[in-house]
Amino acid sequence: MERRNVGILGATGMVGQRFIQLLSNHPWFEITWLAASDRSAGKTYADACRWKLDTPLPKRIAGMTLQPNVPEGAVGELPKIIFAALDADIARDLEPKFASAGCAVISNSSAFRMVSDVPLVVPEVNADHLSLIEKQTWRREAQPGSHPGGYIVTNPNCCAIGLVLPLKALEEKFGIESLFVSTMQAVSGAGYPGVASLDILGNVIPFIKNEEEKLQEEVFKLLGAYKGDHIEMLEARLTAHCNRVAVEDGHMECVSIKLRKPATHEEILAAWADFNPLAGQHLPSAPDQPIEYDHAIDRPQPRLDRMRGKGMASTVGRLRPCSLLDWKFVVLSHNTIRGAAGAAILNAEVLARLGKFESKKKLVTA
Ligand SMILES: NC(=O)C1=CN([C@@H]2O[C@H](COP(=O)(O)OP(=O)(O)OC[C@H]3O[C@@H](n4cnc5c(N)ncnc54)[C@H](OP(=O)(O)O)[C@@H]3O)[C@@H](O)[C@H]2O)C=CC1
Ligand SMILES: N[C@@H](CC(=O)OP(=O)(O)O)C(=O)O
Repeated sequence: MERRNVGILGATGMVGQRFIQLLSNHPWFEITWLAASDRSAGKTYADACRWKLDTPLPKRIAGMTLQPNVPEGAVGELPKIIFAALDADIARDLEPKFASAGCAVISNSSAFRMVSDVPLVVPEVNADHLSLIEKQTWRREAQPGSHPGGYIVTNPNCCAIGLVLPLKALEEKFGIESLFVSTMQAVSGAGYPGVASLDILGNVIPFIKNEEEKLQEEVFKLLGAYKGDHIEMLEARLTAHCNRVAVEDGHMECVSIKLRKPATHEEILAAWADFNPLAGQHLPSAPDQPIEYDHAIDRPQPRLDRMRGKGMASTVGRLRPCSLLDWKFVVLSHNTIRGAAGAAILNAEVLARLGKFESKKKLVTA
């Protein structure tokens, strides 16, 4: 695969740091551009960022200068691939500017996830939805005369990503009628500095702004059907309770599910074990096994299981009958790797494999 230059918008935040960590030795992508807020522009990355990860800040990145966060401010060549890790309100303003400037914006934020012509993608689940980028008329019409060819691709909310992997395997085999989900979400999900230590230590906070709404709608778009110019949402019901817990990384979700067709314990485990739609594609960030089932009675656990599949697997356990719906189980996934930066990088790898970084002219006339 040809090596491509990439940029990171929101490079100093929790997700931005994960991008740097995961992209530093990436075989296909090379970081050549970094930006964050105006407060950081002009500083070296080392000066602007409070590095919070447990691997050293790469030397080359430490010395890079943060650029202005608009395409026209680029010193040197603006990369055609921009990974974006911005708060939704800021993303709503900045991401279209980069798409209009001809960049493929691979976004983490919720700003455009539910827009009808913007793909919301987990490659194992709905890579076919990526065809929506050909239909992103809003970006072509927004700024006539701007450099053509850019687009926005999004990955879902961190809880939706971990959950939708085991759900997709069940939807394919048995159909899903309704779901009850209760989350225990790590503090890194709130960015840095995030939740005050006095609020979270020894405590659980039963509220995360907009989280239940996002989980309830994104899952149905992810499991929906591509219809040429829009996604037909999956018809099912989901109710979510979202909670912040005193865990550093790793979101856990307790799930009860009603299926459309009866399924045995063995059939469900087989559906998860057989689920591997990206097998054979040799994508650098794809886990060997996207759903890892753990048979131990007390797993998964965030500290022990979040790094399975280099942080890209969804670990499932405790499958047992539910006295209210049909079955219940527990899901765990790493919120800043599979739930954010790793998810976006996997989306970019699929786009590279599909040739979607080459076909700028075709995109505009399609
Ligand atoms: N943390 C997680 O687990 C997940 C996060 N996300 C999403 O990813 C996005 C980033 O989250 P996270 O990294 O946690 O957030 P952080 O608060 O840790 O980081 C925010 C980043 O945005 C930059 N920024 C702030 N204001 C501006 C501005 N006006 N213009 C340009 N850049 C700006 C900051 O730069 P500076 O340092 O200069 O202030 C920083 O780089 C959010 O949309 C979040 O919802 C998605 C899934 C999971
Ligand atoms: N809100 C999530 C993280 C997040 O940023 O989600 P989203 O990408 O949907 O805004 C959490 O707190 O754990």
